[in-house]
Amino acid sequence: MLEIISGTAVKKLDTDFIAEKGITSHRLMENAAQAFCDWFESNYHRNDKVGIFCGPGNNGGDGLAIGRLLWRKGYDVIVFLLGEEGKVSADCRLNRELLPDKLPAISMSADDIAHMEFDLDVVIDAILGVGVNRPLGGDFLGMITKLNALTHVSRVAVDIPTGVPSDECLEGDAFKADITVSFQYPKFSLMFPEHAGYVGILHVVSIGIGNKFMRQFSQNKFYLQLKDVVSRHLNFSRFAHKGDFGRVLLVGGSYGSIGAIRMCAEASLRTGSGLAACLVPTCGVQVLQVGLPEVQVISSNSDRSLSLAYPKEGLDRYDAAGIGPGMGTTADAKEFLLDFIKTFKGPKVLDADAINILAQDKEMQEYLGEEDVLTPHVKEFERLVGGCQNHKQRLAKAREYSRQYGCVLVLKGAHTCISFPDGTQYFNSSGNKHMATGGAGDVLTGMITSFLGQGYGVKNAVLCGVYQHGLAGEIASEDKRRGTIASDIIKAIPKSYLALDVD
Ligand SMILES: NC(=O)C1=CN([C@@H]2O[C@H](COP(=O)(O)OP(=O)(O)OC[C@H]3O[C@@H](n4cnc5c(N)ncnc54)[C@H](O)[C@@H]3O)[C@@H](O)[C@H]2O)[C@@H](O)CC1
Ligand SMILES: [K+]
Repeated sequence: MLEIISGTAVKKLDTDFIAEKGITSHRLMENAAQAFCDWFESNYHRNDKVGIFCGPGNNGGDGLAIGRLLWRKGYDVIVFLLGEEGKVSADCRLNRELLPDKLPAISMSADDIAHMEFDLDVVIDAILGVGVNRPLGGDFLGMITKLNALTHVSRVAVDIPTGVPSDECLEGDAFKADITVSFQYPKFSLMFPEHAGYVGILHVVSIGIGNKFMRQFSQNKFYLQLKDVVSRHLNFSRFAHKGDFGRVLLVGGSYGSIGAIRMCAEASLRTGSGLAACLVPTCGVQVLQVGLPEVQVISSNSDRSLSLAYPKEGLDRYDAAGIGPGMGTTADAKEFLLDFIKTFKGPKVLDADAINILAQDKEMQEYLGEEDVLTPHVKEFERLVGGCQNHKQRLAKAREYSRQYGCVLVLKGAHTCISFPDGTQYFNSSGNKHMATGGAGDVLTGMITSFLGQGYGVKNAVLCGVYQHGLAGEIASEDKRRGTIASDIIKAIPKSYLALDVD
C-alpha cells in the first residue's frame, strides 16, 4: 500500500534511495521526467504548443528534463526560466546545461513576466514543488497570477501546483492546475478539499522508489488503490450457499424517507449478501415488499418512525447490520437506536441519522466497539466533534475519534478518509464528483454492511466497500456524467466486480 509521507521527507528519501541503488540524483530526476512524459504522451498531441515554466529548484529541474524529453519526441516546446541564477539547485543547473541549443528557452525578467503574451495550448507548471516554504510573492506570484488568467489552455502541475504546501493548507495564491501529476505518492495536502481548485484531477506516477524506502518515513497514512483491494476480497467455494454470503439487516426509514433504506438494502444485495432484511416502520413495509421483492421486511410495530416496539427476538440471526439511512431523529428513533445498539451484538455500520443521534446524545458513543463503523460526511462529522478550521484539523480529529471510541471512522468526500483505532488512515483514490448525489451514502452503508455480513474482517470490509463504491460510481457516470443518480451506482456494483476481476 502506497505510503503518504511528508513533503519534508522527500529530500532524505531521495538521498537514501540513490545511495542504495548507486545512481545519481540526476538519474532519479530523469526517471521522474520520463514518468511524466509517458503520461503526457498518452494525453496530448504533438502539435500542441507546450510552455514549460521552470523554477530554480528540483521541481524546475524536472520541468527542464521534461522539456528536453518532449522536444526529442517532436513536441512543440518552449521553456521559460524563473528564479535568480545564483540560487539554482545543482540538478536544475545540470538540466539547464543539457537543454538542446535549438530548444527555445527564455529567461524571464520581472519585466517579461509583466508584459509577455503567451500563445500556448498547454502550460506545464514546474516552478516550485514540495520545497515551497512560504506564501508566494514577487515574481513567482506575478507569474502564477498571469498563468491562472490564461484562457483556452490546459494547465498541468508537476508534482504539486506551485504555491500549495505539501502538508499544510494554502495561504495566499497558487497555480490552478487542471491536472496534477504527482511523483511516487500523492502529497498529503492534495487530499484536502480546500485545494480542489488548485489540484484539478490527480494522477500519481511511480518513479521507481520502492515501499521499503517509503516505510521509514511512514506517518501511518496510505493511499488506497485498486491493486490494494483485489487481494482483500474473500473467495467463496463452488458449494457456497446463501448463508455463506451473509445475512444482513438494514435498519432505518421513516415516513417520506423509505427510499434511503431501500437503496441501502439493494446495494447490500448487489454487493453479494445472501439475504437482506429491512427493519422499518410500518409505513415502509408495503413500499419495500413491492419495490424490492428480494428483501424480507420486518415491521417495527410503529407507524411513521422506528420505536422501542420493534421485535427484538431473532436479531442474532443477522451477521451484520447497517443503521440510520432515512431513520429520522425523533424521540422514538433516539430511544430505538439506544436500545438497538445495546441489543445487537454483531458488527454494524452507523450512518446518517444514526450519527446525528449520536451527536446529540454523546453517551451513546460509549457503546461503540472495534467492529463498528461510522460513515459521516463532513457536516455529520462536525456535529459529532465540533467545527473544524480546515480539513487538516478535521483529519486529525477523525484519527483521534477512532482512537478514543475504538471504532472505524469513514469521513466521506473526495478522497474519503478511513481512520482505524490503531491510528492508521487510508485515503481513497476511486470515485468522482458525479457521485455527489442524494442516496450515494446509503449505497456505501449497504456495501460495507454486506462485506461485514459476508465474513470480511472490519478492515477489509471497509477498505473494499469504500474503494468499490467509488469504482461503481466511476463506472455508473461514464455515460451519465452529472446525470448519475444513486440507483445508477447500485446498478454498477456488479460491473465493479468485473473491473476488479473478483467473482
Ligand atoms: N525524491 C523525490 O521525490 C524527487 C523529487 N523531485 C522534485 O523535486 C521537487 C523538490 O525540489 P526542491 O526541494 O529543490 O524544491 P522546489 O523545487 O520546490 O524549490 C525549492 C526552492 O524554492 C525556494 N522557495 C521556497 N518557497 C518559495 C517561495 N514561496 N517563493 C520563492 N521561492 C521559494 C526555496 O528557497 C528553494 O530555493 C519535488 O517537488 C519534485 O518535483 C524529482 O526531481 C524526483 C525526485
Ligand atoms: K509545480
